[in-house]
Amino acid sequence: MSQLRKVALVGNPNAGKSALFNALTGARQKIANYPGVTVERKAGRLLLPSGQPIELVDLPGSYGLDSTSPDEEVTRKVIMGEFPGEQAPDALIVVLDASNLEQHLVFALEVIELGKPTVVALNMVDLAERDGLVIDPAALASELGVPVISTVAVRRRGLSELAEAIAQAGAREPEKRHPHGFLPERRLTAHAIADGAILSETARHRLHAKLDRVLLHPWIGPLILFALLFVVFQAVFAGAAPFADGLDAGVAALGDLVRGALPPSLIRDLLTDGIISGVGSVVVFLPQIIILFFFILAMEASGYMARAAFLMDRMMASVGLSGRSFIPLLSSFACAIPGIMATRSIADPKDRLTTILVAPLMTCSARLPVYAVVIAAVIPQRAVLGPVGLQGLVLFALYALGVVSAMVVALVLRSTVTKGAASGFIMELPKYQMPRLKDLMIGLWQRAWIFLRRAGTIIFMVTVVLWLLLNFPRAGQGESQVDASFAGKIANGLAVVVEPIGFNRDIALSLIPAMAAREVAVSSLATTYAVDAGDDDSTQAALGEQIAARWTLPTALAFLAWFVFAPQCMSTIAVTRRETNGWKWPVFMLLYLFGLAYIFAGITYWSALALGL
Ligand SMILES: Nc1nc2c(ncn2[C@@H]2O[C@H](COP(=O)(O)OP(=O)(O)OP(=O)(O)O)[C@@H](O)[C@H]2O)c(=O)[nH]1
Ligand SMILES: [Mg+2]
Repeated sequence: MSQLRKVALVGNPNAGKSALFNALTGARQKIANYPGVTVERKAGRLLLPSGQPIELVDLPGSYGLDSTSPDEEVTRKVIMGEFPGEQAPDALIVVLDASNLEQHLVFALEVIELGKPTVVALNMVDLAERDGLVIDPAALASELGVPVISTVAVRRRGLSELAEAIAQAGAREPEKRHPHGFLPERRLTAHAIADGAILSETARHRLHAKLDRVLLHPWIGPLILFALLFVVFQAVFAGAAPFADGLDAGVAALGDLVRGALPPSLIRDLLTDGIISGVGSVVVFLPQIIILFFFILAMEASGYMARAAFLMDRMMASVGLSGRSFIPLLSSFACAIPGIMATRSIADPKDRLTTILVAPLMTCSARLPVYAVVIAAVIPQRAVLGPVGLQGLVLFALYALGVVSAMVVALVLRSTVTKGAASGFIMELPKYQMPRLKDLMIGLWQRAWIFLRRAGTIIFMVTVVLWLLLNFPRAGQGESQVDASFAGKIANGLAVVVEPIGFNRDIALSLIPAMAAREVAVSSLATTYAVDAGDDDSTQAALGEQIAARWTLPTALAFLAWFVFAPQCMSTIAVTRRETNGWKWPVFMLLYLFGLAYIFAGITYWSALALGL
């Protein structure tokens, strides 16, 4: 088999490598406006102008070939041909941020010194122009001894020229003009080259500097961050309500339609009580998910996220972590899995391990349906202060509880099992950019798709299995179907364990399937209540109404507290095993999180009872 020619994209973090990779190959790799987004190698295929295909590899950003963190290690190994099972790339594309030329040239020089066929993509020339920088690519090319192509990855500018240059890079003999140097020399050279290539520069950084003075202000900054997050959670409830109600009505109508169209049978029950009630109860949270991600993606693209990391650095340092951990923890708001993967950009192994262990405490989007359904059922929808709603406030409090717990646990871990000094934090602050609507839409679409795919696969399957377990063996006359079923028997056994923390049998029943994914707790409850109600129309009510009628407030609050901590996600455990190379830490994670969940649910339940709620 003939191997494809291989070309790798290298450069400093946040230079736009993944954006170029996506533009050249049509892939949809995650890009975001902060350093350390890509942590793995990713390959795709690019057709050269001649029609010949090559393999293009996107790599994690790096500051030098003396790698310090696991993600930089990947870059070094791939470039040097030491990556297991992979031959060295035939050519390299060094991606430079034109608006940050001098700094990015330092690593570029080190890569060019390797003497491989190399092309430089002078990316983000639009940002450079915006800042009043005019750069001469020809001067840069003659200084570096390799072709330099100006590009704007996100507007697909310069792509065909770049492809042409890649096609020719392999044909030329590499020019070994640059002797091997050391870092200080490279810095001097980078300075001189940048000076020579920058034709004119006007000070238009002022607006951004002003913005940073406010947003990074020691106390105004955190206040703004806090206010912003507050708005996000209010919006999740208030903004989603009309859409969620519409979806709710749609699911109910679909159930009625099927119930009316089919004669009474087990198949009809499976469709209505199992699939439509179960999967439908999760799908209705799509609007909330979209609103949450709209804010997260806009904050990522604008460059604000990196500022938030900067702001949090001091707080993180006080618990023995660094601002470096902030981005992985923040990604965990979406899902702990990419969050844990993102820890690869943390150089210090103990810092990294601590971050992995606390990542599941950040409230992932799978918890949103669980929180939202219970809050909507038991917390009254009223304003507390002006437009501030109580429901949004409780949601915010649950997220805050997750963050505070993560900090406390990190502090405890850092002085016990992962003892060590906190490492320093250096992160470049990316340029502010206006988020582009199209990118936001694509990002939201991807998120919505992930959510719906989960509903259609894992949640669907677990729901069907649960429905079967709930319906067999069949109940006798006058006996409750749930009590008679296999699932009911298992739940009754488990109920003994969770009774002290205020959980009822239905909750016990939802906890085991929810190990597959947290949202399953919602679909399981919906299916259980639908089976329990049988064909009696008077008890066929939406899940929220069922919870409001059947649960006491202390039980509902204990359930919420449980979900702040409980490690109910198999995939997180699996990815922790992979990232820590063994079972020791995932088992530790499971035990400490279940322990905390049990204790906090219990405290919540008994305090609520004592308060007479
Ligand atoms: N204006 C402008 N923005 C760009 C350009 N190329 C990339 N970006 C933006 O710059 C940010 C960083 O892009 P990425 O492709 O994630 O950068 P990367 O080099 O892959 O970063 P790491 O994976 O962290 O190493 C994103 O917000 C992109 O939308 C460009 O040419 N012009
Ligand atoms: Mg990238």
